[in-house]
Amino acid sequence: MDKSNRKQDALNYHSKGRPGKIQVIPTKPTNSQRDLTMAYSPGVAEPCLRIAENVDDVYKYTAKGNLVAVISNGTAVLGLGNIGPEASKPVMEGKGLLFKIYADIDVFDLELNAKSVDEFVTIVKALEPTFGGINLEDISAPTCFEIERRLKAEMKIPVMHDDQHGTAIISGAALLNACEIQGKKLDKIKMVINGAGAAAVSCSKIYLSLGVKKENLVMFDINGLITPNRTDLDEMRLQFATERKGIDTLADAMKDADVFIGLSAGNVVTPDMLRAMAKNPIVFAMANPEPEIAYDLAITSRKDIIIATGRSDFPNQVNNVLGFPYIFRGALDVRASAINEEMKLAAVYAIAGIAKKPVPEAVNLAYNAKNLKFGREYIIPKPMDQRLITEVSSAVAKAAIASGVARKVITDWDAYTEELRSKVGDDDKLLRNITNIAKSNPKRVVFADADNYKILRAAQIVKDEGIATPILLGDKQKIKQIIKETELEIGDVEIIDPHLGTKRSEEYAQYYFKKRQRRGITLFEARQVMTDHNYYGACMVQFGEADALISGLSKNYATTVKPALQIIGTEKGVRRVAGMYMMITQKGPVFFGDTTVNVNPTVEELVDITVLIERSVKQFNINPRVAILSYSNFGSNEGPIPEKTREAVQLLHDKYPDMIVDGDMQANFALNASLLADNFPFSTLKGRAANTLIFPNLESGNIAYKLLQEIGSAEAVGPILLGLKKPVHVLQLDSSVREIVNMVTIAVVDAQAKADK
Ligand SMILES: NC(=O)C1=CN([C@@H]2O[C@H](COP(=O)(O)OP(=O)(O)OC[C@H]3O[C@@H](n4cnc5c(N)ncnc54)[C@H](OP(=O)(O)O)[C@@H]3O)[C@@H](O)[C@H]2O)C=CC1
Ligand SMILES: CC(=O)C(=O)O
Ligand SMILES: [Mg+2]
Repeated sequence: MDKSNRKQDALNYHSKGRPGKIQVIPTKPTNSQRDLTMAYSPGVAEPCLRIAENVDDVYKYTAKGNLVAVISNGTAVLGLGNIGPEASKPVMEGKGLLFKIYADIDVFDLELNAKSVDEFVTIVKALEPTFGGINLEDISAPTCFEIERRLKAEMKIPVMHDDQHGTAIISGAALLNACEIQGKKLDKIKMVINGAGAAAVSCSKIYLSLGVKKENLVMFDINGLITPNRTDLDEMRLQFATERKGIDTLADAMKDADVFIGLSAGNVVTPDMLRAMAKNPIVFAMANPEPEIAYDLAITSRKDIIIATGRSDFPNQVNNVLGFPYIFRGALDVRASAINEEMKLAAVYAIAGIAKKPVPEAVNLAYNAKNLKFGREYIIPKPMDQRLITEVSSAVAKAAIASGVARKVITDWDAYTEELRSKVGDDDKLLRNITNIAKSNPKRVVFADADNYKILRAAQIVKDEGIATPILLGDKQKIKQIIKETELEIGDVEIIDPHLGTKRSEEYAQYYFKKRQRRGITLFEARQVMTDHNYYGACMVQFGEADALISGLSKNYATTVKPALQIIGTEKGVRRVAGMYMMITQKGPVFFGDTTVNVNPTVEELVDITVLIERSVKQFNINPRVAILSYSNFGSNEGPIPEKTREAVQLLHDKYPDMIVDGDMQANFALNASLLADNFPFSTLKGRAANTLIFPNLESGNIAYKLLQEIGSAEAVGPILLGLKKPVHVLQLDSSVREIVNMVTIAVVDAQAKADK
């Protein structure tokens, strides 16, 4: 993708809708006057008094125990320098987002107008009652050292400067593994460190703890070698001062060195320097966004190298996101008073250990990799590896207990592991997983209405991301004009204009004529019909020229579905198609059907719809738990709708005994497991909430999903058209680019499933 589009995308991402990336969501009911009496005055006085009597009860009655402050003064923001506290806020919000999605930790980001140590320390210390932990971020050296030292000494909650210790922990783990692969011993390796700032000093300290000898380590800053005679350096850096004969420059130091650690600036290392290193060298070029030497350049410089960078677009990403969510998770869960050396080393070994174990298929899928295996290109785990939370947080918590800083003890580690796993349940990652499934086997997707900016933008995104190969239907000139005017970089892509006729038009027309000649269609009309994009696109899919069709942005639903039904037809045994929405809610995904096609289904049609939807949910690797909805619960009301749904459930139980399905049922019982279990313990949903809701008719389904989308803040992915022999998916009028990308992704997964049949 071109840079200007990427930049604009990033700006849009932050500004669209509610500006920024985070919000505060109440965790208790707030619906009634009674709720509010408890949430605030007078009810709130009770927990206040309990905490006043016993201050530790603050963990029992408030969010403190799961709340981390991400605090910066904006003096060293990523590699962007001293850009000020306001400009650091997107990074701090981003960090909050990562804490949440990777470890379910809540974050308040605090950007302080405080440059001096005293001012900064005074403010942060005063925040202790609010937070369970303090993550210092992007504070320049050497101030960061003194700030952290004082806060650690003066506060009773864990304080960690992530740029120092997060980087140290991750690169320490990577170093252990890289040495193992390269056959090097830590106490023998000669190491060159470029950079002498927050990250470099802290990394060097952890390397010494791991066995590296101080006498084998040389460090440089922007002014050259750190030597004892330098008068411009503080104590933190001077502890790494060396005097070595024959070493003045970085190039001198690199000769015969085993390991290079870059925490300085981009492109300061040359291929010649790498070639001068010892056999099987290890190079961690961690400066952001440009590493000390580009990944590609490094691997072409010599074959025996292990190279890691801070970037996500190359193998071996050394990134502190592998650490901070899980380190704080473990520390909070045992109410640790600090994050000490024992806990950091436990994290190092846990992270290093994960990389040596077989890689779960979900991780291969997430990175579009076939077979990730411990070796030169996989020395540390990938950020999306869910084993990080279970293994790193447990290791940190155990180390906190063993080293005496825990104020709460965990005894049942299996239960704790299960609890950790539940914090990153698969559900909220559904869209990401579906995208990964799509990327594992991209398909050719034809877009019926391509002379439209949103379609073209979506086509570019799915192409860039490796989800699909787009084929565009429309006026070539117009499409090219839009691409030019909007500076899209869509590259080589097939554009077909059905109006002009193509070498397939006649064949498609003949096919259509054959199918419809006894339904009043003449050959002349069939030829006319083939200038319509939806008909032409459906024929492309039918004839295998494309794997899926995306249509419908500008036409109504029925007009768009008709060509697909006439040309492609329904799957064997399927009498009617149906429409489903995947609703991404704060409680996880819930599938809704039928929301788009069948106005008033009969009992048999309701059964068909349920079967189609249940099968489709399985395609997304989710076990469907289906509720057939009504305004009645298990016979509590009479009337055509409860009776219809009851009959459908009976038929489903008889014909599909393995299907988890129940009803008739009201929506709140379907979605609330304890409500259902307390009142209807016999339900075949067996104590779990439904994740698939079948509506008795189109109006209830359609109204429900639109309400949820509008006032329930759920993201609606769909409508996913079910029951066709080949994949055709219809966009809602005026879909957004994101919605189109989601539909294409679903279409690709659908095409994969249909190809496997
Ligand atoms: N991959 C990761 O996970 C992380 C990467 N980093 C990266 O590490 C780098 C340093 O970050 P941080 O320690 O927080 O920042 P600091 O500002 O604290 O330190 C930067 C250090 O690099 C030195 N330096 C700058 N340019 C050069 C150069 N050309 N040659 C040698 N030394 C140089 C500076 O020297 P002087 O003191 O003389 O100015 C200083 O010692 C950044 O690029 C950052 O993006 C940081 C944290 C995590
Ligand atoms: C990764 C990180 O924390 C930094 O570059 O500052
Ligand atoms: Mg940082």
